[in-house]
Amino acid sequence: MSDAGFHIPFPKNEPVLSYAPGSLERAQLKAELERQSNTTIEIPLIIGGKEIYTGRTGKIVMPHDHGHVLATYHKAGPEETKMAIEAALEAKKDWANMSWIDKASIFLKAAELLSTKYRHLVNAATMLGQGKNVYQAEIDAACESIDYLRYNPYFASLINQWEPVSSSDSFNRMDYRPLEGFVFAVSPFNFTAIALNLATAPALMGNVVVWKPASTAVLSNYYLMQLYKEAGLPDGVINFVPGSGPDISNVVFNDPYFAGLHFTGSTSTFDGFWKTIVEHMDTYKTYPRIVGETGGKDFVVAHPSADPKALITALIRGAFEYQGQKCSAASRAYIPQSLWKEIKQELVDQTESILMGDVRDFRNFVNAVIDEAAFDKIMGYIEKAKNSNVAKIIAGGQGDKTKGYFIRPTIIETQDPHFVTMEEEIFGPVLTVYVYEDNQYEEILQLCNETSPYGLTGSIFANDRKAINKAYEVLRFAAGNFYINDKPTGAVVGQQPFGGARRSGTNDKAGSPFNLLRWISPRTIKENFIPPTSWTYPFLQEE
Ligand SMILES: NC(=O)c1ccc[n+]([C@@H]2O[C@H](COP(=O)([O-])OP(=O)(O)OC[C@H]3O[C@@H](n4cnc5c(N)ncnc54)[C@H](O)[C@@H]3O)[C@@H](O)[C@H]2O)c1
Ligand SMILES: N[C@@H](CCC=O)C(=O)O
Repeated sequence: MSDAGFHIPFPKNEPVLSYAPGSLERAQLKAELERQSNTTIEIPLIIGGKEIYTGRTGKIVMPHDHGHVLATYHKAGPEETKMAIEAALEAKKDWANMSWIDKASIFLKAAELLSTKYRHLVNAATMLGQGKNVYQAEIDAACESIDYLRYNPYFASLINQWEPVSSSDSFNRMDYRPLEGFVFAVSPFNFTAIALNLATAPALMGNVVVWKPASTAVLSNYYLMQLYKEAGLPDGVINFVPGSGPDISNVVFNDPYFAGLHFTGSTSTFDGFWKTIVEHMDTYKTYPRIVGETGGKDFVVAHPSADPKALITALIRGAFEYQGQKCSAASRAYIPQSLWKEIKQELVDQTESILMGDVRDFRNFVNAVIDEAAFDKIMGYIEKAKNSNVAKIIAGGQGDKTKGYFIRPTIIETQDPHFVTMEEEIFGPVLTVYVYEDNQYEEILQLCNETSPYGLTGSIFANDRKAINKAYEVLRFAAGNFYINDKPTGAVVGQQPFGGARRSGTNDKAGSPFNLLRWISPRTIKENFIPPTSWTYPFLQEE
């Protein structure tokens, strides 16, 4: 049922708490960090509301102290995945027919619970399990999650209000049906909020979900399941199945009721999914919706008129916040010679002064990268720069995985605009700078546009309006989120709908009505008040 006419007011973004010394929230969060650090919990699958312990387990450790186990989680296999699909389809019988206002109310309640009772629990789990500092956890696990939970019901109300034209003899209306089947949500490790949105956005639109979280994010993601339950989400609407990706996806992609994929993660994983779905197309009852937000190689282009201090700050925050593990992270910068002379030393000095360490010490701006595979991959790129004669490391470059997966924020200066670290996604604290002649600004914009296969985020720094407009024009398809005099990270729900095209995904803009539209399959209903009783046309009659 559409329940058109009911309106949800435009929400406000959740305020970001400061955690300043002496604040209540700081004391409460510190206590929660202490509590979680001194407990090891066991995390089951949650299928149809039931906790399932398979006995096949994995461990959640602290990235900054990988000997410290925070939780043991149970893994789903093919059998449990089938159970999750069955539980979802069973739950769908009621959920799909429930008024959208009731569904919205559940998620709005979840927003309030996350803003209050669950805030420190989910923030602390994100800090300890995913290696975020307090600010990075707060803007993600608390604020962005709450914003999704408040804005999506508002966007759903906009969609549900739209009705077609009716006339005096017929009544036309829309039935905003969910997809026929279930949605498979597959989430990345790096944003608790993204994991939340991938499962809840389709659910809000009446769908049921089989959700596979990333193994390294299972701790915070499990607490989200508790949040949904307390908010009143019926059992089986979202089913939580951590485990080995292929074990789960092989069952899902072979199921006739697979109706949609809501994915965020790497381009290569998404490519593999898309190909498998195409191979199984004959199996499905309906064409599945495929929504995927993937990798990036995000740029900062500076014009000679740029503000030097603002540029340095944007490079440091854009490249090194959360250890560069954001799809939006600044990872290649094009800087004019004149400006480079002015900022280079300051950029290096500020980068070297960054404190790194345990997330529980709030002075640390950077922490550890997520796991050993990430550490090795990132250090591999740093090694390539060390061994190159067209690239030089000017800051950082050191890594140590003895206790935690620590990599110093690293800046590479290269003379080759196609050096490997200018083109490939590294997903770590590594920024590569290419310095250009001041009079080559337009050529550099072209080079930037053509250098990488991705099209996610990018920034232009300039005070000259013509230079800004030129970048706006040349880089039109280079970024789905384009920033003027700002870092390329930190999109806020309701303010900068997020996503990119090219090899960065389907650009369905998380946190917007565009995304929600992918999770409905509308039915148009015409009711004729006075049906005709003769099939002839007037012109068939004789003069
Ligand atoms: N564009 C965006 O909005 C956005 C946002 C966040 C992260 N990302 C991207 O995500 C990547 C980092 O996240 P990640 O390391 O978690 O990505 P990933 O692709 O390794 O994993 C993403 C999810 O897919 C699962 N997975 C991987 N292979 C699978 C398989 N064969 N079958 C089933 N599931 C499988 C993983 O377990 C995880 O849950 C980066 O490339 C980053 O740019 C993009
Ligand atoms: N939405 C986040 C990026 C998410 C990807 O990892 C940002 O805008 O920085």
